[in-house]
Amino acid sequence: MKCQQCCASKSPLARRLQLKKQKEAEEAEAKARPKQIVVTPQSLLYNYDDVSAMAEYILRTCRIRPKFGVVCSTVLSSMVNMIENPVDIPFRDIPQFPVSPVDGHDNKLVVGTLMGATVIAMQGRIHAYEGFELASCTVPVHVMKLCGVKYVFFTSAAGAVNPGYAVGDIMLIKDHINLFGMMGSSPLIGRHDSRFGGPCVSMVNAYDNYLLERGMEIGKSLGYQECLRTGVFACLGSPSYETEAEQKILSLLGVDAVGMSLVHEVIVAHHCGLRVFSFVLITVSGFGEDEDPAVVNPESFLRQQQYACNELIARLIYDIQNDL
Ligand SMILES: O=P(O)(O)O[C@@H]1C[C@H](O)[C@@H](CO)O1
Ligand code: HPA
Repeated sequence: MKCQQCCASKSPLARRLQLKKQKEAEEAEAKARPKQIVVTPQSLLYNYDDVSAMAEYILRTCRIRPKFGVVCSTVLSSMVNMIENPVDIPFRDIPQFPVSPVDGHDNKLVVGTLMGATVIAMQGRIHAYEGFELASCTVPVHVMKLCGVKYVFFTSAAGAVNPGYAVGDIMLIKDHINLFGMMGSSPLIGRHDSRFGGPCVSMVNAYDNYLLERGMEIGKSLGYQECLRTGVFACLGSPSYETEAEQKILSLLGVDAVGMSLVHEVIVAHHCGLRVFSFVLITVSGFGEDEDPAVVNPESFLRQQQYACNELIARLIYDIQNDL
């Protein structure tokens, strides 16, 4: 009020100059204010249209509508050799699809049929420890969804935390501890697209109970009962393997085996309504032993167990496909 009175008494030129000064002061203040850096949330890194474009490219290339998706661990990539009439689609050919920079990772999809069912398998996956965002690690799951997949099987190599486990054991996953999520990191963070799922997701039955039971029955019927386990899995973020002290903590938390992938993929798959079956092959049992986890051993025994894993996948797909 006071100001209005004093300004009213000034000439129009004085008022204009005062307004100019005020504007300059406001601009200077805005410039000096620290910028708020808005990071793109995970959920927006690949929008629905991006994922649709990837799925369309795959469907156009292979001319098959896959019902089953399989994510092959690096140590279980031989699984794709079971696929009949395979069409190979390198990740780099799919628009915006992430490509692993790690030597020895296969970086391709193989689409075809297995036991009479249509399948899409990832030979090699994208890991967070390679420097990727979790949304990049999991976008293949959304792509599978838009390709028409209903069931997805996740596999991984793992280190044993449970002292009762041995190298070569196959652990069917009944639950996980989401260490990334507990630290506030998830591919679902950010605005959700309801075509993939809601804002939050219940993890009840994420590891589909029916598939878990069928997997166990099939494993036993194939004669693998001695090496079959069901347990709790956790994914570590870093490429460094767990130390002995970390193994002890993980054991106290109730973890049976650890790897460097899978958990976030399962979350995204369950969120978008896919039925999930997951298992890991124990490649190292280092509990308290002087063992180097980076060395996968012993080779020939693991090859036998890789065959067992492939058989398990093939039989479960056959049973679901034929409603057995
Ligand atoms: O595809 P996965 O996750 O099984 O790949 C392997 C196992 C570890 O996660 C990582 C290091 O060996 O690669
Ligand atoms: N620890 C963590 N991740 C792994 C291991 C391990 O021993 N083996 C394969 N992935």
